[in-house]
Amino acid sequence: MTVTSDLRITSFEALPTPTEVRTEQPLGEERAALVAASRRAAREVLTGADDRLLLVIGPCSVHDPEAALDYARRLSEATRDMDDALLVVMRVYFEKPRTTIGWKGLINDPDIDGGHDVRRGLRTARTVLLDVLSLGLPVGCEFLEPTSPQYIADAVTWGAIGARTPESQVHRQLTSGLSMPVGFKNATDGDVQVAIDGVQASSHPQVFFGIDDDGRAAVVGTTGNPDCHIILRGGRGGPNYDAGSVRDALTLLAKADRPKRLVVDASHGNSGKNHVRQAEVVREVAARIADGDTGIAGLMVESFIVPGRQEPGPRETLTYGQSITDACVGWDETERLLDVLAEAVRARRANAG
Ligand SMILES: O=C[C@H](O)[C@H](O)COP(=O)(O)O
Ligand SMILES: C=C(OP(=O)(O)O)C(=O)O
Repeated sequence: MTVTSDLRITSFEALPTPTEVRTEQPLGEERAALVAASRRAAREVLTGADDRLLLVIGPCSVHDPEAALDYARRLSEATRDMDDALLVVMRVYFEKPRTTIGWKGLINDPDIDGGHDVRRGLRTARTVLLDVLSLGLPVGCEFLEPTSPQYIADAVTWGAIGARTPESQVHRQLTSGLSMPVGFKNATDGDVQVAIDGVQASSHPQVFFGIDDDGRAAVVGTTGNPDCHIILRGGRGGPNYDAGSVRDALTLLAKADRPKRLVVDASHGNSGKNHVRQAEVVREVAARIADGDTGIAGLMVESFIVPGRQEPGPRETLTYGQSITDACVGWDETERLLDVLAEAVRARRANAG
């Protein structure tokens, strides 16, 4: 018999089921209440019913759970008196989309050594999520693998569809069934319309292939997700956080009959992945908010303990608290930016009222 299938498959390794993982590491009532309340708050900020700024801030990727928690403690402490102005959601990103190849995140390769112990990666990721929530901080993630949300999404307040996938039907279908607000990034070439199309498609009921809580292949039916928005992250042609680009994007949203509100990503194509430039972008956006801009509902910042980035490698060789993916603003600068943003929102409120 001529073999025609699995010619390029090297292994299949069964994963625990979503139910098994969630039962081993339960969310618990207190954390569930935080997730539910912060999702509600994010929805209200995104629609403008709440005049705060949604601030999605944290490392580009989590590679060291201890450093991620160290960061979470600092963030929770530093923003304690800012919840009148900022709805802070920590970036706790475990799945990294790559331009070509590279480390794909803690779930895919927790030891950063090509060992790909995904079973452990999943459990470690869930532990980090629960630990961050236990500090009282809501969490934001990018959803990349179409089946990973079954394992972790109960703990997530806000989700992102990254710049390499806003046009992907698989990700739009997935988003239509997610329980939290989700941001679609503009594409890497700068196209904003694909993100708006993603928001539209995800707001509709969908039927697609997935897995159920017992890990069985299943036909999944969804209600559609009404809580989606776009994220301007710049693109190959340059940044798109400037007032003109934001105005253009808001016009496209209005044409699509969507609320004129969006999130700006200060990193990626808006900073050229330069963390010093990223801080300047945050300050420029803050100045516009202070001047009364109401189109910007949220801001994304890549921030960690040590500024910049380093090449990935075995954990013992790495600088503690520094990104192994994109360059991040360091902690001292982050504290200054938090103050600037909170003051900007307060100024906007004072001028409006
Ligand atoms: O956020 C991280 C990166 O920008 C994204 O994953 C792509 O990275 P790469 O171009 O280094 O692969
Ligand atoms: C990968 C990311 O960004 P983008 O999709 O904009 O490149 C990210 O936010 O981690």
